[in-house]
Amino acid sequence: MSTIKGLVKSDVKYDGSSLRVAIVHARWNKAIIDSLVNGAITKLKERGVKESNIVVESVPGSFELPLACSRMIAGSRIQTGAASVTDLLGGLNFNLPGSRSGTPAPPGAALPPPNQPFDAVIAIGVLIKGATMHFEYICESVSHALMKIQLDTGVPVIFGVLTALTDDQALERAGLGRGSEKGHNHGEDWGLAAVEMGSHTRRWAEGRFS
Ligand SMILES: Nc1c(NC[C@H](O)[C@H](O)[C@H](O)CO)[nH]c(=O)[nH]c1=O
Ligand SMILES: CC(=O)[C@@H](O)COP(=O)(O)O
Repeated sequence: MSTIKGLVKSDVKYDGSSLRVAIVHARWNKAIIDSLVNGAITKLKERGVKESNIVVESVPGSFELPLACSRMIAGSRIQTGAASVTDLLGGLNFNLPGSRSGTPAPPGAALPPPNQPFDAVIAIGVLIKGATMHFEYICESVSHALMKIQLDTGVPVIFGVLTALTDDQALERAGLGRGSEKGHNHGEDWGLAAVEMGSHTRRWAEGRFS
């Protein structure tokens, strides 16, 4: 009997060419992480997201993912309104960038090109159950925190955290299964979800609905 489970892919091939996407990944269980990240990047590019608009950052473990997502979303917004350092500081000049030698930055010293806010963030981690309750506490806190960040900021945070009870469960969900069944790389699904949700939230923000 065929399974009723699984994601039904959208018929719409969402265009990612104008989107800016961040991938934040933990470094625990690196071989699995690397496969998931590569899967996500492959699909982002397949949907037209420019390589220059794909930002990848890493943190020690999954427990650090929520803070990283929160601060990167905030940081991606900070320069969109300021034309220069002094503008950012309301006209005050505290000898900022360009004055490492102590010379004041020229009035109106330009910031690096304004950031485009992230249209979506993919949070990737691999949690594998151990002998203690550490697994449960991290899974619970991280999942709730990532959901809160996306609802608070309005920026889609794609839940790319594997919560595996065994090594093989994690390997198969990265397309690295050790048996005959290699499994499916869920990172690909997360890349596609990031483009879809980034496209949706942009459109909805403009009051446009399908
Ligand atoms: N056991 C796993 C961890 N543990 C580390 C925590 O995520 C965190 O980095 C540490 O407690 C310091 O705050 N992280 C994973 O991503 N995967 C694991 O299986
Ligand atoms: C996900 C975890 O925190 C887990 O891998 C840690 O293993 P243990 O519970 O044996 O310390």
